[in-house]
Amino acid sequence: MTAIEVRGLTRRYSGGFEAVRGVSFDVERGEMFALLGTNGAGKTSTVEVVEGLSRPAEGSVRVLGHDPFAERKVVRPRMGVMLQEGGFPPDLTVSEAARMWAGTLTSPRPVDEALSLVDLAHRASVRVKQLSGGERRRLDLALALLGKPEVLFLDEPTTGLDPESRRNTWELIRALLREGVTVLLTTHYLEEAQALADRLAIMHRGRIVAQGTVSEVVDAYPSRISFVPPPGIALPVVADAESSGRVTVRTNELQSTLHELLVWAQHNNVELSGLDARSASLEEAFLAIAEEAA
Ligand SMILES: Nc1ncnc2c1ncn2[C@@H]1O[C@H](COP(=O)(O)OP(=O)(O)OP(=O)(O)O)[C@@H](O)[C@H]1O
Repeated sequence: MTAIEVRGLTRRYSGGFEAVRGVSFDVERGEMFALLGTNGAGKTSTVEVVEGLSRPAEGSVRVLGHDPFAERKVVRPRMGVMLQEGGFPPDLTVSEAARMWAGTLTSPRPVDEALSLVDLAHRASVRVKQLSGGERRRLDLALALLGKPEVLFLDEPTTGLDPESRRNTWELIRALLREGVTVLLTTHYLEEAQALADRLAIMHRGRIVAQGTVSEVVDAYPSRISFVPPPGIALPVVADAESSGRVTVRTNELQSTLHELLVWAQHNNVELSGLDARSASLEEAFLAIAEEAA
């Protein structure tokens, strides 16, 4: 079932500037969809309309079958929104801030449970202003989860988190997805989108310029095989050489090119030192797409 349906969405700011121009995508229930793009591409402008904070100039948005702007009262209790800056009174303790937020919700989960989910239970009596940047980010996530949302909006959820906290947050998000929560993620961490997202869209100047699963987006870009061959040997494939002696072969047929190389190396008794073969990363595809679009 479709949880979020966006059709031909256009958003204009005063003065007529079109920040979002005819954007369409669907997010199925229990799926994570990542919205990626360079600064100013229109991600936040899009997400705000999906959250029901603003009405589209053109096009339509449905969340759980409802218009999130016109039927905000119905949809809002079923959403969880993690903002870029939570902005809680800094003198409240963590548990006071969470209790205050829970007080605005219809059927919140217990505050202790929400704090445990993000590994902040041991910081419950600490003032918000005394939290580290990463802990504050986790508090923002706990607050977004307090209302047991069916649709969760995550805006840069792991900024400032150390590697272990980032992994723990990823695990938590994966567990939420398994429970059927739908997630709309905006992030500049392409590795995060690659690790978590079922599908993604890349925006540029208000339009979607690439959309699909991670592999659908990445497969259009060449894979790379690199190694250090013995000096002076003629290779059976075209390769770019670096001054270090390492060469890189770019190919759209990774498996067959690698096979050809390995068979050649075996027959000629050549060692391909430091051999590395990989598909394009989402980051490489993103950079190429942004460059093409520009
Ligand atoms: N309130 C506003 N009034 C006028 N223009 C705005 C307003 N908010 C955003 N914009 C413009 O709309 C465009 C899209 O901005 P938006 O914040 O949606 O981009 P983004 O993809 O979220 O960027 P970032 O990655 O930097 O967060 C930008 O050119 C921005 O300057």
